[in-house]
Amino acid sequence: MKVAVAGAGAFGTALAISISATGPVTLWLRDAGEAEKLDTTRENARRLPGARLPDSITVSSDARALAEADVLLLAVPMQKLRGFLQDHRAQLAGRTLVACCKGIELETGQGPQDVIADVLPGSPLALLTGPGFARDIAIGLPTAMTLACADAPLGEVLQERLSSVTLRLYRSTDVTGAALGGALKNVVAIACGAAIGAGLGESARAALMTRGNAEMTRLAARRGADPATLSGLSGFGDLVLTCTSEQSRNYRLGLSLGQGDGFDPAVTVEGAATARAMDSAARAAGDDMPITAVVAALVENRLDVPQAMRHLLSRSLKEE
Ligand SMILES: NC(=O)c1ccc[n+]([C@@H]2O[C@H](COP(=O)([O-])OP(=O)(O)OC[C@H]3O[C@@H](n4cnc5c(N)ncnc54)[C@H](O)[C@@H]3O)[C@@H](O)[C@H]2O)c1
Ligand SMILES: O=P(O)(O)OC[C@H](O)CO
Repeated sequence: MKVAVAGAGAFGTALAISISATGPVTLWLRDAGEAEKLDTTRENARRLPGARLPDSITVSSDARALAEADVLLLAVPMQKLRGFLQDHRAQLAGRTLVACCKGIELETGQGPQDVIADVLPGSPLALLTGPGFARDIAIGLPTAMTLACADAPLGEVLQERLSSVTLRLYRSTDVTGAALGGALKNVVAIACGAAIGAGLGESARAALMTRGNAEMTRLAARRGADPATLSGLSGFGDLVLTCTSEQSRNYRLGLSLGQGDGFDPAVTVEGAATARAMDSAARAAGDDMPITAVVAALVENRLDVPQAMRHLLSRSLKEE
């Protein structure tokens, strides 16, 4: 089975390194100059400095490399996924597509699995999600993530090929639940970072994580997911990691909001657009998503952190 990773950011590079331990893999990036540099130096100095690319990784910017793969891992940011699929529709047709991005498309409110189905209907697809920082995966620290695929036999094949001795993949057929867990944990991480950054304390963070988890589970169940998925790696697991580590870009954006500092707009922070997309969708559907609503307001500068927290605390008292 020929495997390629599309997108040589932090995660795509880390996945290629991990998968190359058990077989050859192609790492595809769109920029020919960057590809040549990566191939020569064998290091992604910009996105993943210090991690060496093993010889079993072929670096390419040739679109034919996409067409030659049986399985393609899509490691581009969520808001870029549709454009990537549209640009390479011909090469991607018939491939098994594994979305590795976490988020909701701002324009449509769709998750990665829906965007793939929209652009390339009928493509076999899966989702790779769950708690795992690119650097940890690249340097071979023990990591467990979720491979979600509605087609159970295909899920088993992908689980087997993409796992390694240090990256342990668990299988699920609940693609909706896995996608929503991965998308929404980033929103809660922004809220947690904001609380810590503003000096509101660890108790506030614990409250946000727990009520965030309730919000994620409620929404996912309403969309047909199994609530148990949200208690697994792709939900609770990733929520814990992202809400407690300064390695997380979503958490760091929250910290800077709480501290009143600026944040580099070039950094990939999926939770910002996802909060806005989910807030609109929740309002339209009449879903109650208070944490998502305040994060959307924070990233749009409609509220500051003290106002956001006052808003959450002044809601009517309820049963847990
Ligand atoms: N970094 C992590 O630890 C990590 C872990 C798990 C999941 N993810 C998810 O992986 C996705 C990508 O994150 P990342 O950390 O690799 O981001 P990144 O910012 O490091 O890299 C994104 C890469 O995508 C490329 N790209 C953007 N648009 C493209 C296009 N149209 N065609 C081809 N390439 C394009 C960029 O050039 C860049 O190299 C996100 O959804 C993120 O949530 C990241
Ligand atoms: O850096 P973040 O916030 O995008 O988080 C990376 C991964 O999603 C953690 O599982």
